[in-house]
Amino acid sequence: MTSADRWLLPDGIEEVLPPQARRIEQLRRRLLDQLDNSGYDLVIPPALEYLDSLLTGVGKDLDLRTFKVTDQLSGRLMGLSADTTPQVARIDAHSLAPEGISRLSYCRTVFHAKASSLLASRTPTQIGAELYGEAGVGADVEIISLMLTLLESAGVQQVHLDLGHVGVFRALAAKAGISAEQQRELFDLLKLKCATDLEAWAAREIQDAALAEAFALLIRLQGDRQKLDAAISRMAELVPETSAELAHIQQVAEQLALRFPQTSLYFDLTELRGYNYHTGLVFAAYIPGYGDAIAQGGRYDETGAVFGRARPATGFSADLKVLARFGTYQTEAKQTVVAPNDNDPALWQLIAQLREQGKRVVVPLNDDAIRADLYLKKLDGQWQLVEA
Ligand SMILES: N[C@@H](Cc1c[nH]c[nH+]1)C(=O)O
Repeated sequence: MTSADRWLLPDGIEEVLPPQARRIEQLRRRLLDQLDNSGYDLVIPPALEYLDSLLTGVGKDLDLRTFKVTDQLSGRLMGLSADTTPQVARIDAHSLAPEGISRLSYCRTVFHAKASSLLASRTPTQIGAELYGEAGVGADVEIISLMLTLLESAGVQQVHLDLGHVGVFRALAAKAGISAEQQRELFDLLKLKCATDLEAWAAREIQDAALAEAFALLIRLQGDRQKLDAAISRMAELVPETSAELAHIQQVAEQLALRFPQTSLYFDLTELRGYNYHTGLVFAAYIPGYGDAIAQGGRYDETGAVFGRARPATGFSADLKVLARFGTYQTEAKQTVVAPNDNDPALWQLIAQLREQGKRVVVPLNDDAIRADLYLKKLDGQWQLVEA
């Protein structure tokens, strides 16, 4: 290793320097306050756990994304948390196990053995909220509203919200009785969003004409929600098992449109989210100039079951560092007070007081080139603040 190599950081792992680190920290405080003010209690799940507990019921994607290490104490395999949501589901189901509804929030670093995209960090600072115990439209509207409010608070503009529903895909798959292998193929085709390939797949793999049409129609169910009424009615007609899901997504969209008239709302029934734990309504917020979702989430009603308590669940997450990069929120400006290097206790008391009040007070050392906005000076026997 040359001395230059010693400074090399692994791909997708970055250090955050001033002033960006301060910006991120200020945003973290602001958003956590918002979550607290909205009734969400902060939890801090462990960064490292036994792999079995970490990956129970979460599917392959998260397994591939998890860094694994051996615990020298027990010899067991442990994993670094790659997503806080399943851990919070366990906290709700097992550690807290409350009656009725619970609202929980979090903000901490997660670790990705494999980045979620070319753009993404492998150590995102995941901030989010999860709501348990309510299956109705109201819970989805609350969580998405909270997500949009947080984006607004971070100064993220021109947000475009995509709404999807994993239940529609699941209803079609169940009715057609397709194999896990076929589901995977279909998942990949839907991700590519190529209509002709999907139609060819449906014609080849699905015997029933109505179901084949329904599969092919999935890809047309993306775009401006007002223009999709006809396609949605057709889907419900072809496969009546999807009508409750389609009505759910429409009701959520109607309420959000009233609350957030400035946010563009789209439907995208091909959006099935990366992690396999989602079971119902899913959503993602996008902005111009960033190819990934800036915040995303959805319903995952079955995750708690593996911890002994199935609960309706919905939530969202975002990477705080990405929000800080794209948000135009203002950070609080601070004046720097320069104090002399003097051991007078009255001076030290005043310095402590000023710092307590939130002022930045620096006592320069020999070669310091600190730029002062104010000085602490002794005038008429009293320490006083004077303009630089
Ligand atoms: N944790 C999920 C989003 C989510 C939160 N709650 C439910 N889904 C993600 O990072 O994609």
